[in-house]
Amino acid sequence: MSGGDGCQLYLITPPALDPRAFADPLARALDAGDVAALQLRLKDVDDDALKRAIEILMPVAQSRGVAFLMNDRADLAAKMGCDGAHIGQEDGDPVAARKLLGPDRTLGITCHGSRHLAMEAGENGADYVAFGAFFPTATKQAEHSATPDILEWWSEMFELPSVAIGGITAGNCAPLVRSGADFLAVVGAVWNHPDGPDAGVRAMLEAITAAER
Ligand SMILES: Cc1ncc(COP(=O)(O)OP(=O)(O)O)c(N)n1
Ligand SMILES: Cc1nc(C(=O)O)sc1CCOP(=O)(O)O
Ligand SMILES: [Mg+2]
Repeated sequence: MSGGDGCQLYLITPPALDPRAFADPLARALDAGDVAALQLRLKDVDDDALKRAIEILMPVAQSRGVAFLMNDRADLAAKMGCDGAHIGQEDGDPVAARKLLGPDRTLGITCHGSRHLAMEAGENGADYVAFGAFFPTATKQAEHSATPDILEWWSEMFELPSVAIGGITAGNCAPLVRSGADFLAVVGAVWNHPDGPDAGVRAMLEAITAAER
């Protein structure tokens, strides 16, 4: 996963899903437009269920050229052949995660709204740094917040891509795009879109394109 010229869409799965039932809506969402990455984010699920979800959903993403990242678990990402892992500040040592993933898989690290955490993440081998939450989110209890100036500062200072996350929608994403976010990570904007996930992907991509004009 590398930052390109423009801002790209990074999709995260809904908090709860049945992998077999979810494969079809996922395929339709990914076929609706250019999605750079999909993160499997399931909480309070045992390893067997996570492995089953990976086995079913990873081919849906990878067959479409969409990078498949595992939330929280660099060990499982490496074992199962995922394209990478996203870890937070409470998810273990990033250096150990990088060791598990090897040099070629993507490692993303949550940095909240902290310049210090972002620079530390870069030094510890992150392939991208994630800032958030930028807006109120119903997807999780977000305990940290970020403002667009951190995206601007980061993109001026460093080459490493940045991800913006937290309550992002087609209606509010323009300042993040204009501040230099390389990726916008979303859950609700796509999976809770009133016209379906495919409409959610299209709306996000149209909003990103409009903000870049
Ligand atoms: C792209 C991206 N950014 C941030 C997060 C949040 O990670 P974390 O702080 O570990 O919180 P949980 O997702 O584990 O609840 C993320 N998952 N993805
Ligand atoms: C998983 C996650 N991490 C966040 C952070 O701030 O680190 S906000 C968030 C939820 C993102 O979902 P939605 O797009 O529905 O707001
Ligand atoms: Mg985590």
